[in-house]
Amino acid sequence: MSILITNIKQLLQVHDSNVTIVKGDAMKNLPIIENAYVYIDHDTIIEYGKMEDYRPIEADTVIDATGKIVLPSWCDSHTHVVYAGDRTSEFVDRINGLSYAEIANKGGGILNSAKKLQDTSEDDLFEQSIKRLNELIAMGSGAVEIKTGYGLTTEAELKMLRVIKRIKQESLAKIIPTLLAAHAIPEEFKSKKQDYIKYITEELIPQAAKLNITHYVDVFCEEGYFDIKDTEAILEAGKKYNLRPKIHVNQFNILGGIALGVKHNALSVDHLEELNDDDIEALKGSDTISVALPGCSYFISIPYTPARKIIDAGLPLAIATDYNPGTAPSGNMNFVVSAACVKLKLTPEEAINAATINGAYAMGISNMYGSITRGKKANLIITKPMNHYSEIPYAFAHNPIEQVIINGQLL
Ligand SMILES: N=CN[C@@H](CCC(=O)O)C(=O)O
Ligand SMILES: [Zn+2]
Repeated sequence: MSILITNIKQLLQVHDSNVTIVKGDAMKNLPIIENAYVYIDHDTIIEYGKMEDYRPIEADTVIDATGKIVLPSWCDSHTHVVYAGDRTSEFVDRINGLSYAEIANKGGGILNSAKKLQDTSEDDLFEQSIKRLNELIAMGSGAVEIKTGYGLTTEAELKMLRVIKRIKQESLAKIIPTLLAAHAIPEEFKSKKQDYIKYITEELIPQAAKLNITHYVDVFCEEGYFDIKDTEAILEAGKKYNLRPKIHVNQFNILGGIALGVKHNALSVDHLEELNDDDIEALKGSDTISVALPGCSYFISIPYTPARKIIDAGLPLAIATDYNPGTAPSGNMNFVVSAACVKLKLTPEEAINAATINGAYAMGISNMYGSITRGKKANLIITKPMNHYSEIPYAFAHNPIEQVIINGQLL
């Protein structure tokens, strides 16, 4: 099955050589070809160029993209798409004045989602989750990280991993599973947290690793959840099974989790709504990428990640949805790209870099995803007609997408 797209108004994120990350000032540069074509065969990008250089190519499907933009699919590197039910009542509680911490303290929050997930059958969980994922794909996401973390027991975490594995097998999208081994402390362990850490490190992680589904381990390093010492113990347990950290840090408080993540060669440190100069220094010279989640800041009214500080320090940044029932019940990367411009003060070029090539880097897949490069996977967005790609973030909450191609298939 081959697809030829011709007369593309602007073909974005075109790299002849295989770039895998863009950092600092380089994020301002979004390479484009005006009036372009792209040819894909099966699941691979084969050729592209200017229409003036185009020589007829036989293809099974030809799409005339006159007036439209084509770009790599969004790479959403931080989601919790697998969950049960919803938390609408907490949303209403928050409108009525309760904070995230107050809701969690009265049994809401992650514990609420864990209870729901434990009471949901594996098949039901799969059905609820794949439906959400398909909505994300229709909104332009072609590679999606999915975390566990709403299990809190080994049994429920393994159930989540099996559901993610099934999604990975059935979906055309690229799925990157992450074991969120330490997300919250269950009620029965409240006064004996060390016993729970022991349970995570000696039982949950070894059993989860045995399934061989994930290469990443995550911890919610935060006051009232897992402190630096706990986080380090969990990262070290993960390391024994070759699980690389991708961690939740600095969402509400600065505990030193960023330096800890860098010390353990984390692939990404995510959230960073709170950030100080020491955190920035710790990130310099590392292979760790920062991931901002503006949908979470929007939804629970917390500060936005100071993304300018990160990029202006020469560092790379990715943006992701954090799609979850508590702090970001939306998996719409188009909104995230817009919020990155409006609230994080990224230029459209920086935001598109953050949502494509850098998002792919934050999942460890940027050698095959996140740019229009010969040999990379054919995951593409074709927009509705527009004058310039800046209309994607400009027309916020509109759907800019007309068609998506995932793994070489037109959906
Ligand atoms: N902060 C930790 N985890 C999720 C929210 C979890 C929840 O409230 O269900 C997040 O990334 O925001
Ligand atoms: Zn999260």
